Formats: sequence, structure tokens, C-alpha cells
Amino acid sequence: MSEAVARPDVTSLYRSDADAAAQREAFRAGDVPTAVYGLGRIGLPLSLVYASTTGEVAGVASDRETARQINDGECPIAHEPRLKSLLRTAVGAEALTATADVSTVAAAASVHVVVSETGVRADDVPDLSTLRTTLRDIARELDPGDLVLVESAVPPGTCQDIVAPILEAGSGLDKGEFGVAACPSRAAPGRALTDLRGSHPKLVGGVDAESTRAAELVYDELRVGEVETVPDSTVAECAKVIESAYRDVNVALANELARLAGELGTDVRRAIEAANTQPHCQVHNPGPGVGGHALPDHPHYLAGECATETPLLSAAREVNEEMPAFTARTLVRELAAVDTHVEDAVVVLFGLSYRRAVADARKSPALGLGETLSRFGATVVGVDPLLEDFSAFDDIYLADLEHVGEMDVDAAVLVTDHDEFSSFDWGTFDDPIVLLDGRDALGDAGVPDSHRVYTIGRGGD
Ligand SMILES: NC(=O)C1=CN([C@@H]2O[C@H](COP(=O)(O)OP(=O)(O)OC[C@H]3O[C@@H](n4cnc5c(N)ncnc54)[C@H](O)[C@@H]3O)[C@@H](O)[C@H]2O)C=CC1
Ligand SMILES: CC(=O)N[C@@H]1[C@@H](OP(=O)(O)OP(=O)(O)OC[C@H]2O[C@@H](n3ccc(=O)[nH]c3=O)[C@H](O)[C@@H]2O)O[C@H](C(=O)O)[C@@H](O)[C@@H]1O
Repeated sequence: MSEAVARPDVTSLYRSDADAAAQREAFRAGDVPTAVYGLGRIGLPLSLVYASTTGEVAGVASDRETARQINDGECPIAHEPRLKSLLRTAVGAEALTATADVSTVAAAASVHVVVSETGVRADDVPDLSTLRTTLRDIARELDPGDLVLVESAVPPGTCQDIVAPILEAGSGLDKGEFGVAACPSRAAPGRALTDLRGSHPKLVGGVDAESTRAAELVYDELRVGEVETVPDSTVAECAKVIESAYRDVNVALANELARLAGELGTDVRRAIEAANTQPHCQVHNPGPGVGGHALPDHPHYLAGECATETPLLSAAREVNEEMPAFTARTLVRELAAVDTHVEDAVVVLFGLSYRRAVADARKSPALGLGETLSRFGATVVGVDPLLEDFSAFDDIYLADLEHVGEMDVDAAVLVTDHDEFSSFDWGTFDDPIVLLDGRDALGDAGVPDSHRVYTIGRGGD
């Protein structure tokens, strides 16, 4: 008869005496108590990935009602494939327990995963206030051997200069008694679970080598995809915001080129497509603006504290921020071409969220476009079949997709290319209208010849 082998008692990972195999086994078995702080668009899917790996995770929600919802198996995040069913399974198996009681969870956990929201203030200075509060809560309960993993996007240097000092000050521990690593989330809403599991490598960089090692071990267990360790936490933080800056600059190039379409008298989208057949050329798509919390904010994280100027990043931001106004001016010109003054016009914005397939209006191009057209005197109506929170749009009228075709309108702007619009029958607008396609996505339903069409980057009829 074989004797049962006692599992070594491994409850924390940083500077653990146990060998790597025992640490991995303990982590997978749920013996290393883990907490995820922030159950939002990224935190909730991430906590479920942790839960399905370890069988036991505590999730900290912003308030009791959200915690109750999650514990009842109700999913507060919509339009995220497989999230609902995974949540029900995890809650049913008691693999995820949500609470708003940060202290109790922090006291019990030895791996602390921080997914608090970060952003910029109105003056574009990075706003880490929620992250700091979360860290102070964790610090009060921090024990030797604990590991703090920062998934939030942050300015380079944050783990070294802000996270570790807050944890030291609040815990009375010294650096080297606990671990800290930047493990920035690179997941995109709409495919969060797939991305978190491993569509692309997970970047992991610690404030010291032992933090990197322990963080690598965690993500190796969590993911089917590769884990890429980088020299330190600042490299990991920097890489994350470089990705957004690259995309912002690239889209700015596309938008600047698109603005030349009229004067060049050519289809710039087609030219970009042709240029991109050269593998070294990967120009992105022009559009009515760049929104969300990543591309507009992260360039400010990169150089905000540096004395060296970054004119390219600033110019890209300016070009992209100007796109809603460019779109509004283009619409005014197209309306004038059919003898309609903008102040007499009813204009419908199709898509209010910042990009396709998300229910999120943060920094959406539709905000600036709606404001500008309203300021010009137009009556602005918005339609978005995905969005649930329209509070940012209190100065425009709202309509639903089923009935908007019955309205008497002068123009429509396709701001966001939600799939739901691809089968919209533009012929339901009986009278000819101006149709401004911001995304080159008018769909399969055909556009009656009587409508006047202008596509950003391609030009007009
Ligand atoms: N949404 C996205 O596309 C991506 C976001 N990220 C980064 O992930 C971080 C989180 O972003 P999202 O999930 O989009 O934010 P979110 O706003 O959807 O979720 C954050 C949630 O966590 C709660 N929260 C924060 N700290 C908490 C604490 N200590 N205790 C309890 N609740 C707490 C907030 O109240 C909020 O409900 C940000 O730094 C963001 O830059 C990274 C990749 C993609
Ligand atoms: C390619 C991708 O999905 N990048 C991520 C990005 O997600 P985000 O939701 O901000 O989407 P995005 O596709 O970059 O779009 C941002 C904005 O830029 C606009 N946009 C984007 C690409 C393009 O060719 N043209 C364009 O106008 C979009 O319409 C949107 O308004 O930011 C996420 C984040 O950091 O929050 C990051 O994790 C994701 O990997």
C-alpha cells in the first residue's frame, strides 16, 4: 500500500523555502490565498481565470451590492463571451467569493492582484488615486512573504517609486520582505477571457528578481500562453504604455492621411490598404476619433514626468482629438451641398460607445461630435444598441435601432461600427439623407442611390 505523501505547507510564494514544484502545487491547490482587488471589466474576468486555476479566490468589489450580485451569479459586465457561464460555475463551486470588505480579504491573502482603475485627470496628469487607496488598504494587512501583482496600466516607475513605498510605509515591512511585480493586463474587452488565458505573452517584471520569479510562477500556472519576463517592473510598465502610444500615433497617421482625401482627390483608405500589402507597412484605420481609456490616456503616462519633450506623442494626440470636430465640419459641408443648414438639421449618431462591440462611452468620439453639432445648432439624436449608461449624453436625444428609421432626419453619422448596424436598412429613411460613414462600414443592406454618402478617408459622392 502506498503511503499518502503530506503536502508541504506552502501558503506564500515570495522567498518561499519550498521548491518550485511544491509552490506550483500549492498555488494550483488553492493553498496560497489569493485576492483580486477590483471586479471591473478586466478584474472580473481575471478573478475567474484565477478561480478556475486555484479553485479559491476572494474578489474585492467596489460595493456590497456588486458583491451580492456576483455571489448570486449575476454578471455585472455585459458583452464578454463566456463570462456569465464561467461566473455561475465559479460561484456555484465557491471558487470565487466576492466581498466589499477589503481588510478581511487583505489580511487573509498572500497574493494580492490589483486591477483598480487608472486614468488621467482633466489636466492629463495621471490619476492613480484609486490605486493608492487600494495599496494603502493592502499595506495595513501585508505580511512577510506576500506578493503584490499590479495588473493596472500605470506610468513607468510606479511599482518602484509608488507601490513599494506605500506598502513599506503602511506595513512597517522593508523592501525584500514582500514582493511587487508589474504584470500589466493586455486584454481587450470583448475577448478578455481568451486574452487573459494567453492570446499574447504575459509581461511580468518585478521590483527585484525574486518578485519576478514568483510572479512568473503564478502566471505560468494561470495561462496557456507564454509568460515573458522582463528585466524589471519599469520595463513591463513602459511596454504596456508603449503599445497604446504606438497605436495612437499610428491611428493619427491614418487620420491625418484621411483628412487629405479631398485635396488629393483619391481614396486614401484604398491607398492605405495597398500600402499595407508591404509587410513593413501597417497603417491603421482612420475614423471619427480615438476613444476609450487606453490610447487617449497612456501617452500621458509615458512622458508626463519627463523634462524631455515628446512632440510626436503630443501631435498624435492633437490629430486624434481633432477628428470629431473634423467629422462635424465635414458633415456641415455635405449638408450645405444639399442646401441644408446645420442649424435646421436633425442628425442621428449611430454608435455612442468608443469602439465596436463594447458598451463603454469613455472618451468616445461621439461625445465631441455630439457637442460640436449641438453647438452648431443641429438637433442630435443618438442610437446605441449596446450601451446601457447614457449619462454622458444628456444633451442629445436618444432613439432605438428598431424605430430610428421612422424618424424624419437630414443626416446620419456612422460613428461606431457595431455589428448590429451592418444589417440596418438605410432605405428606411424615406427621404434622401446625408450619410457620413466614419468607419467604412455601411454594411450589406445597401444604401439607396438617393442618399449622399461621404466616407472618412474615401471622400464623397
Ligand atoms: N478595460 C480594458 O480594456 C483594459 C483595462 N486595463 C487596465 O486595467 C485597470 C482596470 O480597468 P477596468 O477593469 O477597465 O476598470 P473598471 O472601471 O471596469 O473596473 C475597476 C473596478 O474596480 C473597482 N475597484 C477598484 N479598486 C478597488 C478596490 N480596492 N476594492 C474594490 N473595488 C475596487 C472599481 O470601483 C471598479 O468597479 C486599469 O488600469 C486599466 O487601464 C488593461 C487592459 C485592458
Ligand atoms: C488592439 C487592442 O485591442 N488594443 C487594446 C486597447 O483596447 P481599446 O479597447 O482601447 O481598443 P482599440 O482598438 O485600441 O481602440 C481605441 C480607439 O481607437 C480607435 N481606432 C482603433 C484602431 C484603428 O485602426 N482606428 C481607430 O480609430 C477605436 O475606434 C477606439 O476609439 O487598449 C487596451 C487597454 O490597455 O485598455 C488593451 O489591453 C487592448 O489590447
